[in-house]
Amino acid sequence: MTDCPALVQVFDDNVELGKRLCSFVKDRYDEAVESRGKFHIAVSGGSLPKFLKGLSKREDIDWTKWWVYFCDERYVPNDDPDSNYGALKEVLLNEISIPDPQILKINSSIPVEEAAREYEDKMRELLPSMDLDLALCGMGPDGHTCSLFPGHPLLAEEAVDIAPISDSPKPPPQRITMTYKLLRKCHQVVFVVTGESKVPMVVSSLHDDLDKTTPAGRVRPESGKLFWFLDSKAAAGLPDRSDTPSAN
Ligand SMILES: O=C1O[C@H](COP(=O)(O)O)[C@@H](O)[C@H](O)[C@H]1O
Repeated sequence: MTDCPALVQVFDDNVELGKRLCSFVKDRYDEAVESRGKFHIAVSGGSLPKFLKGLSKREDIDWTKWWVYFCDERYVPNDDPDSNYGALKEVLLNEISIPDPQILKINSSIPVEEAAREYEDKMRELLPSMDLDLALCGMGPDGHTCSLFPGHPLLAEEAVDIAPISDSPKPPPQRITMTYKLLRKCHQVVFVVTGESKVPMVVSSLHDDLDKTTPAGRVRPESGKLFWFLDSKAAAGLPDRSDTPSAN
């Protein structure tokens, strides 16, 4: 067994998954505010932002206590259709009132290497310990998470917390991404994975052996908790997990 086994939760459909994810995020926000007065969360792009829509209706959240980062970001202007920030803005940020300086966006007007360095420097100013309360990760059908792709040299990057990539196999090719160095420091990580195209990589990702798993499966918070929220389609290749502990 690993030192950080994943707690797997399977939901009948995306509506149930979204509801549970929103209340899970709210609980982590409560805990973080209780312990350090602030909530630092990182969000992925792709299919993930839409599951957070329900948060906008909550009246029990003080948005001024939120600091938002991106697990990875495409090297495009913030109003580009490919922007992960843009996707989150459309479903959530437009509806709530997080102060703009507390949402850390990429600067795509400088070279991508500098953009990654600047993102890391600014993140360190906002969160010196670089320990996110919560990272919400997705996984592509190839097993990638953030912009950490199978077989890519970035999987071994240990010098920096945020790295540039210029040859992403999934467009757009230029991006910045959190590395394992940073992901290991998270207090909690939740993978949100849905749809039948993800079945083989869900099975591989939950393999205990780090050498045999996918880029997503290699995310193991050092002293935090790891959750996988799946819909029943994505979970179709897993054995019956009715005894899995619940995500509290
Ligand atoms: O390119 C990306 O893909 C992954 C997975 O996306 P999904 O649509 O299959 O959920 C996403 O987590 C990442 O943030 C994004 O940049």
